[in-house]
Amino acid sequence: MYLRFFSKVFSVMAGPRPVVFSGPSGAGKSTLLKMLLKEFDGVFGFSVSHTTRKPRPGEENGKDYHYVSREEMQAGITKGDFIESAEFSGNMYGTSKAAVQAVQAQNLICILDIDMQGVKSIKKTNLNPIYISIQPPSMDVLEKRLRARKTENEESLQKRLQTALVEMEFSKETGQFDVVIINDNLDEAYGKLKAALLQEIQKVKSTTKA
Ligand SMILES: Nc1ncnc2c1ncn2[C@@H]1O[C@H](COP(=O)(O)OP(=O)(O)OP(=O)(O)O)[C@@H](O)[C@H]1O
Ligand SMILES: Nc1nc2c(ncn2[C@@H]2O[C@H](COP(=O)(O)O)[C@@H](O)[C@H]2O)c(=O)[nH]1
Repeated sequence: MYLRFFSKVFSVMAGPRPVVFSGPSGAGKSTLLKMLLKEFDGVFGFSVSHTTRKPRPGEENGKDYHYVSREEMQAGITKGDFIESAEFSGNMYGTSKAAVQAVQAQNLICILDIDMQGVKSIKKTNLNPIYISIQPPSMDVLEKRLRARKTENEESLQKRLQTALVEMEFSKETGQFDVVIINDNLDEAYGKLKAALLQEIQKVKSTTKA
C-alpha cells in the first residue's frame, strides 16, 4: 500500500520518460511525431534542436529547429549548453539542455528526433528515454520518399542515402532500440507507435487529471 503510494509520488516527481526517435532521413520520423503531437496535445512536447542547415520552405525558427551559424553552434557546445551534438550530411545538429528542460518543465513527454550518433551520445547520459527506431520498408522506398519530398539536391540526397544504410544496420543491433517500427503503411506504423507509447501516455493523462 505505502510502496504503491511512494512509487506513484516518485514517478510523478521524476516526470514522464522522454522518447527518442531515430532512423534514416526520410523514414518518416517527423511525419509520425507530428501525428502524435496533434492527437495528444498536452501529452507530448517536441525538443527543438539547433542546426546549422538552412530552413526548408514552411519550417519555422524556434518550432522546427533553432537555425544558427556554425560559430554560434560551436560556441554553445563549448559552453556546455548541449546534451549531444553531431555532424550530419554536412551540417551540425544538437539537442540543447534548455530544449529538453522546456518540455520537461511542463511535465510533458519530451520527444527527441535525432540521428544515430545522437542516440549513442544520449545513451551515455541519465536521460533514460524510450528508444524508437523508425525504418523504411526498403532503400528503394526511402529514395523515392526523399526525392518526392524535394528538400535535397542530388549531392545531399546521396549523402543521406549512404548514411541511411548505416542507420538501418544500427537498428538491427540487439538492444539499441526498445521498439523498431517499419513505416510502410503510415496508419499501421502510427498504430504501432501509439501502442508502444500507450503506458507513458496513460501515465501523463492520469497525473494531469489528478
Ligand atoms: N508511410 C509513408 N508512406 C508514404 N510516404 C510517407 C510515409 N511516411 C512518410 N512519408 C513521406 O516521406 C517523406 C519523408 O518523411 P519525413 O520527412 O517524415 O522523414 P524523416 O524521417 O523525418 O526525415 P528527416 O530525418 O530527413 O527529417 C515525407 O515527404 C513524408 O510525407
Ligand atoms: N544528433 C542529432 N541529430 C539530429 C538532431 N536534430 C535532428 N537530427 C537528425 O538530423 C537528421 C537530418 O534532419 P533534417 O531535418 O535535416 O532532415 C535526421 O536524422 C534527424 O533525426 C539533433 O539535435 N541531434
